[in-house]
Amino acid sequence: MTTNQLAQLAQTPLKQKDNRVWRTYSGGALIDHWKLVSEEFDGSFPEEWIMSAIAARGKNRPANEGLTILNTPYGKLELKELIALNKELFLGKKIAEKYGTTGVLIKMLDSKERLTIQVHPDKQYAQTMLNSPFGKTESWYILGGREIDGKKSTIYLGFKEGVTPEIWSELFRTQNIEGMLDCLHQFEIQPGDAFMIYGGVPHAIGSGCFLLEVQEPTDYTMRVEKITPGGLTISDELIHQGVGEKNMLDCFHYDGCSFEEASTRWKITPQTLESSDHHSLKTIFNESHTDCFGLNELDLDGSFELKGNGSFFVAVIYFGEGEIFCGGKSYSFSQGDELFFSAAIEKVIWKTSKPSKILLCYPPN
Ligand SMILES: O=P(O)(O)OC[C@H]1O[C@](O)(CO)[C@@H](O)[C@@H]1O
Repeated sequence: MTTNQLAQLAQTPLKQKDNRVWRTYSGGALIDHWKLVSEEFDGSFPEEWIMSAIAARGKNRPANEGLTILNTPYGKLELKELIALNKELFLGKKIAEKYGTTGVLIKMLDSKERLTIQVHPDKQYAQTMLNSPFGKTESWYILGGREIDGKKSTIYLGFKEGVTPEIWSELFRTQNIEGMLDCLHQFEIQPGDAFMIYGGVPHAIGSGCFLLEVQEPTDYTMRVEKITPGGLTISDELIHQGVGEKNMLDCFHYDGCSFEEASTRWKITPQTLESSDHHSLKTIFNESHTDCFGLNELDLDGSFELKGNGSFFVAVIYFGEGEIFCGGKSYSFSQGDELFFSAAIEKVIWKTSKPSKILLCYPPN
């Protein structure tokens, strides 16, 4: 690609191809619904990975599963390949120098069944046990959901008071699933709720949850259930990611608390940054919660100028449609689009033809 073509590419919003990923739980119909696919289907691909520069970790799965492919004016290109063309141009100087990769992973997730009880590494554990610069602190922004078998959508998050490593490892040894669920706080959820799930904090997304997840870019999940609620047997590798069961149990932070304290620690109240009669810009996750990523929501019925901040960002169109003006050209957007905006883009003007909800995802600080 010539220098001119590269510069042009860096001024173009780049749309990714659909990117569904195999998981151990079933779901996905609400992702089809969001993507306006005519046949909505629950199966083994309940997640859409967005702007992923990492592959998923699954047993006997294709090596490149999870990697984002972008549609560009010069043909299809993996996001990883795009970045490699010029890290500073596409990621921004700060991210290019500090991480050399995007530093963030975004997902849409729709659970028909409860996910296994699990935990992800914090940065220190990731570094020492898995030799990874990233852990898997994550965040959930609830967009919707559905009742499954008459049950309301809930999530499990954080140990209750009094759960010790001894109690937890005995429940794991005996595979006492009800006992383990009983050790966790359970939250009923509604669209608009937001939660931070820091590395080390046990959790399980319940059945009937539809959410946007912004997270550190790894696929390290430590699980304490050897058989999923749907009856799938989990291989040892996916239980402990190669570190062994004892080390897997050390990934949990045993600092249980009351339900009130759990809500204070992990339930986030979105804040309005600015609003008018035709727009509102809210911050959901920001540096007061984590330095790993950020999420804003733009609700728009009209036009809005969004300034770049020297790093790339990603827009997920939850609903609506309209036009984007940037780099001297205009592009259309509509529900289901996932768009990469390079660091080189200094401003983007959004002009809607239908009221739109645009989720703006940001890389680490
Ligand atoms: O248990 P599975 O199928 O690997 O799914 C793990 C999923 O759980 C999450 O961490 C959400 O808790 C997702 O990021 C991840 O893809």
